[in-house]
Amino acid sequence: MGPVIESHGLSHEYPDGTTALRDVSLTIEAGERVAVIGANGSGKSTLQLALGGLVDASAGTVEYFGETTDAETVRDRLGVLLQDPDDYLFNTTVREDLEYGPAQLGMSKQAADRRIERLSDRLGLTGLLDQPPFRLSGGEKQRAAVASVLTFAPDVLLLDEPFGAVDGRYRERILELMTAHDGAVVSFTPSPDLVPELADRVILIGQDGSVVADGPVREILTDGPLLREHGLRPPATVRLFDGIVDADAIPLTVSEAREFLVREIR
Ligand SMILES: Nc1ncnc2c1ncn2[C@@H]1O[C@H](COP(=O)(O)OP(=O)(O)OP(=O)(O)O)[C@@H](O)[C@H]1O
Repeated sequence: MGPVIESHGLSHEYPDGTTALRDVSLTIEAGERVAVIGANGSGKSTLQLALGGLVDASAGTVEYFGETTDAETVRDRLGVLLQDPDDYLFNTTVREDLEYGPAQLGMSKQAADRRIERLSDRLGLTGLLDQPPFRLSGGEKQRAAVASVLTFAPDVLLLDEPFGAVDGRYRERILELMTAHDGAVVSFTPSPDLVPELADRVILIGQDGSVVADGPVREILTDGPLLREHGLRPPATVRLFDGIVDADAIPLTVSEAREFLVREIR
């Protein structure tokens, strides 16, 4: 299938002189699940915008599907969820916001309605579809924004902090939707705790905006000194088991930790 996104030497400086990205070269393969982690201000959102073709990086290139460097020509294949859900929700009702993507793609009304109904059901939006988006709570807005990027089944999802304001039940629903998604899923987050559930590979961005590590989830998330050096805290289970069991046996999720304890105690 080949890469869906490939960046070469991506650097970005904002007009006020702030350097947000430094020489970022990375490849995202079709269907891959990747988490981009880094401290506040490390450049994750800037990288997301540059990969999504919404910011023109000062230097470097981004190639899509091995075909083009023009994001606009593949816009219907990229699902870009920005950090602020208000950026999506601009129509009179939530339903109209969810209809927008499929309509842009020329999807039939019937197919769009089916997708919207299913996503609304999963994300608890059914009773909110006729509400004006500005009336929704923070978590409801975020769930509506997640639904809006999933309505058109993009080949690549670029999700900036998709869980921020969302409660536990809907975090699980969003994780399920992301797991079931056929295309590549790239999540950008400053908190490693959910990463083992949403990715197989981690790209760590340092505070200077460069890639400092790129590898399997276990290798990077069990490296406490590396994470701390770059302003992050290891996941709770890693903090709990670190130094007690070998690095390659440390549970990365609560369910893995539970299985481990049940095994050891019985
Ligand atoms: N429009 C802008 N103009 C100037 N500097 C900016 C702008 N947007 C972001 N920055 C700066 O660029 C750097 C990277 O910001 P960015 O938002 O990409 O970081 P981030 O890793 O997403 O942070 P967070 O985890 O807090 O969301 C920061 O130093 C930030 O202050």
